[in-house]
Amino acid sequence: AAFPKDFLWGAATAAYQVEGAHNEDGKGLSIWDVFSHLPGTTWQDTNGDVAVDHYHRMQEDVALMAEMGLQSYRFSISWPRLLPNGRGTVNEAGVKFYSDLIDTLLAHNIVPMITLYHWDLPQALQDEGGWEVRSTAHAFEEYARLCYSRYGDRVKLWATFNETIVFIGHGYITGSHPPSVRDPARAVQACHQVFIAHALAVKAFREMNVQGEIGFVNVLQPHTALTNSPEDRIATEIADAIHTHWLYDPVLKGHYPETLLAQTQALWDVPRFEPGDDELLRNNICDFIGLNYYRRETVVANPDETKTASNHNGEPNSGAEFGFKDLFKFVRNPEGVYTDWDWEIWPQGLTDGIMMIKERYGDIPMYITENGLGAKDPIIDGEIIDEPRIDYLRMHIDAMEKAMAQGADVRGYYPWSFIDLLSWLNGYKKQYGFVYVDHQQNLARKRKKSFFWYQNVITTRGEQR
Ligand SMILES: C[C@@]1(C(=O)O)OC[C@H]2O[C@@H](O)[C@H](O)[C@@H](O)[C@H]2O1
Repeated sequence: AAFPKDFLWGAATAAYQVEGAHNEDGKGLSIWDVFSHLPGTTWQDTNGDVAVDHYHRMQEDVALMAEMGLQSYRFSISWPRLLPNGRGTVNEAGVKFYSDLIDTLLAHNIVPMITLYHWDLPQALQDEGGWEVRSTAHAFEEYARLCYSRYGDRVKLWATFNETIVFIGHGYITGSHPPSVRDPARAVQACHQVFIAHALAVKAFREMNVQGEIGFVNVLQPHTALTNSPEDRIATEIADAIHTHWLYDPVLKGHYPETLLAQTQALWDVPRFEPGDDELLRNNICDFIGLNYYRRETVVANPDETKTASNHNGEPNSGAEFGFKDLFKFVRNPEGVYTDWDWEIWPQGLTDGIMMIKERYGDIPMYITENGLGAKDPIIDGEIIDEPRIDYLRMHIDAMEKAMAQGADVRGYYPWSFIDLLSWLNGYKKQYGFVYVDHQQNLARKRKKSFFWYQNVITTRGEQR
């Protein structure tokens, strides 16, 4: 059946992964500009210096979005492009890039959805302590206020952070993302500062009376116990508490899950609250939640050492999860079908995940802000025949429709990604886009088979898929 008339058929990207121009027109360096140049941090030493050069090809790319019939485009703003030092002096050339992008989108009737933070913290703020210090949360509020003042007249959909579990989890637990710390206690405190930064930005949004909605984007990751044993079922509950409740409760309920909070404070004396933090969290609930769904994880008890996943061909698995010794770890599901990067293809998990969020948080408006297949796409006679991606997306549109039929208020769908782009640790080999980028032909764009398939899905409002 067709989706509601006002349902938004979109696609997503992120600044560091598409823009390039990493030090052009006054832009400051982000922690990823610095980290990706350290030897051995990324697959084949790839980095975002050029990425797919969206900064210089924005008009061409938006014309392709319009040709596809995109109704909405989710992108992130590079904080150091606007505030090279993280706060203070504004780089007007940077402000203009996004203003032109927004005007071009609106001229093509494409609704912009902005993500303020998609992992690219200004290096200047990292040098002061990054997410571990409160001053970064205050700098984030200043950055958010700048964006609201410059773009709030034209942009109605805003999200503060993308996938905190990933940039905090890999930044402070596995160490595979910057700042390469391996200390769960510091991770919990940094995560708390991010929640405070979010609350300050929501408060500012309301005070400045920005016309629109503001939300938060999290990984949506339902968990299945491998066996019915008490150990595996308890491990699965712990995985839900850490991966879901800890990340969602503060922004949808306005407080941490009590039991886990008591445990982390008893164990590590974190998160440490400052006076007023409770009220900040309680009084700044999201208007919507953004859900990034790729896979479910199958859980077992984890009495032995934690294993940081890398995929079967030994490549770093940038989305790979981490276990916690004595608590839980993720394993392959014997019945599972997996991608080349060992992510289970399990569309039912999208239906189950949406209903899990509705069950725990009530009737919160939702956007599927990411969903896609990371793969090495087949090229046949010069055409990119990415049938596996079409199958993956079709099954997940079906799964989303099932959840909507059960009463979930899903308002839009943003496949990751509009265009092949830099995958943080996996370079350019792991493709997600509707549009191919030819790295042997000066980054020339080429429409994949899925480009035309999705164009028809949008034209028929999901009727044909
Ligand atoms: C780790 C990985 C991947 O490369 O597969 O997961 C899926 C997708 O999630 C997004 O939030 C990241 O910005 C994007 O780069 C992708 O990152």
